[in-house]
Amino acid sequence: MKKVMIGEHIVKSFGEGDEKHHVLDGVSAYINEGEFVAVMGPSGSGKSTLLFALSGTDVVDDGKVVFDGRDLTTASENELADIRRTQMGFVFQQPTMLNNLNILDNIILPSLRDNRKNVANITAKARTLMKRVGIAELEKRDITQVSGGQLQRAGICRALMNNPRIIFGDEPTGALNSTSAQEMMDLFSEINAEGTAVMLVTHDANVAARTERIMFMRDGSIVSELQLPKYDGTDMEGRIEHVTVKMREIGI
Ligand SMILES: Nc1ncnc2c1ncn2[C@@H]1O[C@H](COP(=O)(O)OP(=O)(O)OP(=O)(O)O)[C@@H](O)[C@H]1O
Repeated sequence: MKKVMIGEHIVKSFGEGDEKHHVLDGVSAYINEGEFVAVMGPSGSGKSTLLFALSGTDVVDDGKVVFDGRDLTTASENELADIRRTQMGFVFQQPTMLNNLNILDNIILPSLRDNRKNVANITAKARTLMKRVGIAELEKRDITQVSGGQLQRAGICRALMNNPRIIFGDEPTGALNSTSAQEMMDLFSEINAEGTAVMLVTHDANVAARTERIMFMRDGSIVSELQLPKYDGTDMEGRIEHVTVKMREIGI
């Protein structure tokens, strides 16, 4: 199977001298084309740092990060920014949206940077996505006038605007109630079923159980993996049980 993302022996530390903290300790990880993966592990084990390293958001100290055949560790800042903006999508626990723009404008803003002349098409695409995720009627609302779940859906729309090869989510359901979280996971499953690879960092067994491969981290290393069949809407209880057994096994 073709790998869209490969990290080889990634080393990342923060701080200097006695204060130096090795967070990623030579981690190797990959994501197949169209794969749905999760990263779990105790707080501070390096999950988010791995996500930022693989997505070229953070510079690594050592190792290689190859996206679609391109080594991101040798790319210029501009190239990296281009790749992130045009081929990757990001969804965080708290969407980073601008207060002075309405929901629609927040969704289209990053795409306008690439193509200012195409406002009509970009807006039409955003509206199609908003309709799809059930927030079509909220386009004029301020970001403070919608619920957390609705704002996350807007974040998904923004992440999908450029038809990314891969979506990275850092605790994307972490601030949502269980119904909104489930709806969000339905969306990720749909997006993945259309061929987009998805990598989610999560503490939640219900979220991880939706994916097909879970990497478990501890102290800056991947210590174990769990493979699950692609989610087809059935046996959620069995999947969650597999995940929780594994979590217990490695002491999360
Ligand atoms: N920018 C930074 N500067 C200094 N230390 C950092 C920085 N980012 C992360 N760290 C440290 O690196 C370690 C790993 O952080 P990371 O956020 O990757 O862990 P995590 O597994 O995602 O944790 P959590 O589940 O709590 O979000 C932590 O000890 C954290 O304090």
